Amino acid sequence: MIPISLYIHIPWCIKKCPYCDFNSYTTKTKIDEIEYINFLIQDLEQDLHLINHRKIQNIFIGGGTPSLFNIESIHYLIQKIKKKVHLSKSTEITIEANPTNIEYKKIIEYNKIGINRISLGVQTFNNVHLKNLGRLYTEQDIKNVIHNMKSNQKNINFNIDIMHSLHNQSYFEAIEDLNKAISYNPNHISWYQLTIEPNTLFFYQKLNLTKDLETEKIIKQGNKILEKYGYIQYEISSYCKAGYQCKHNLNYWKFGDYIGIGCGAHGKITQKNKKIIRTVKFKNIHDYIKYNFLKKKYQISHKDIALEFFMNICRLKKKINKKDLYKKTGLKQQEINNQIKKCIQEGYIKNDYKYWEITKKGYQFLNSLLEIFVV
Ligand SMILES: C[S@@+](CC[C@H](N)C(=O)[O-])C[C@H]1O[C@@H](n2cnc3c(N)ncnc32)[C@H](O)[C@@H]1O
Ligand SMILES: C[S@@+](CC[C@H](N)C(=O)[O-])C[C@H]1O[C@@H](n2cnc3c(N)ncnc32)[C@H](O)[C@@H]1O
Ligand code: SF4
Repeated sequence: MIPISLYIHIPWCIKKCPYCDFNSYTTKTKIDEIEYINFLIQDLEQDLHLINHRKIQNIFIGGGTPSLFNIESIHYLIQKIKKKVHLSKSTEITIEANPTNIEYKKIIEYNKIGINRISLGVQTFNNVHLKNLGRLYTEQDIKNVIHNMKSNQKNINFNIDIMHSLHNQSYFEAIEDLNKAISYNPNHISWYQLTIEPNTLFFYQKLNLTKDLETEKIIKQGNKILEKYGYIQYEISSYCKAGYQCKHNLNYWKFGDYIGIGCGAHGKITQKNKKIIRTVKFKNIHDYIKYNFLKKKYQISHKDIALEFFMNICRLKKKINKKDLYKKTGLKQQEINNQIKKCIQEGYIKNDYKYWEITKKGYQFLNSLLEIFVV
């Protein structure tokens, strides 16, 4: 069967960052943590019939800022989940945490309650840029949190999220951020180019963003540095030491299955007959509770499946095993023969007996490649 993971969304933040379009909000009347977790469990129970007793391979607790919740609450959440689904000792359980004073003490408690991967949302180490991004901590706070975390657990498995090409950020500042992240020796670094999303404050502001050519230079140099320090790029923005890919994200890009619970979470679950079901939960907490969590459930239509498969799998820096097409989508190779031929003609894909390989040109013109699969 296709591997399945569990995504849990905790939507609250102290303050909305001006670049963020994830489902997060700062309502003053936050509902009781335990009450929300009990809803999460009911939400999970409602989805369980879709997975038909399959084992959950990994869990990702994301947000929002899940690290705002008390340790006791997160412990309660994990205990409750363990009663509902089967987890093994090797199940990767990630939590997203911000590096502030609030997390300073909590960060050393996570491994005691079964969390074995921490994803720290650093964004930048530069105090001026932290301020511009609306972040509520300084470089010193980041240092304190990471030192505390590392001195309490030697082999802690953690990720650092960094963004580059920020407003008024120079080439040197972008590279300095990356070098600082590397100096803490995390197993994983997510290095994102800042994107300006509609519906965010940044979208309406006049920003001095990095020019495309400069961004290209930053990425080229950054890739060299990351490689030098043993980080393998396995996805457009994801780099890790050997064996430390984020299992949840990797599963997602391999077009694996996942249950999504919590406000605004989405899920994808393949049924025995190869039909692929998508679920979407209500974003707003009041609707989520009032209307029984689930906003929409629909089957991916036959004509969209190839596009969705390639949209995900093409993010990975890896050859595509042709057998995965049928395994993950139920599509036979002949059904996409014409599109593959076109991709080969355009020089986007190289074809060999067992694999399809995205070429340099294919990665460079990914949108054009994907358009070929739009029907
Ligand atoms: C949904 S956020 C949650 C993590 C946590 N609340 C935080 O702020 O660190 C996950 C990651 O997405 C990245 N991200 C969010 N908005 C982005 C944007 N507009 N452009 C690029 N990356 C973004 C950030 O690096 C962030 O750490
Ligand atoms: C952008 S990724 C960052 C991962 C991080 N770089 C790492 O390596 O652990 C995580 C974010 O994606 C979003 N996300 C992931 N899976 C989701 C799902 N099934 N439903 C809704 N949001 C999801 C959440 O906002 C979450 O904070
Ligand atoms: S970036 Fe993180 S802290 Fe900022 S609003 Fe988005 S989820 Fe919340």
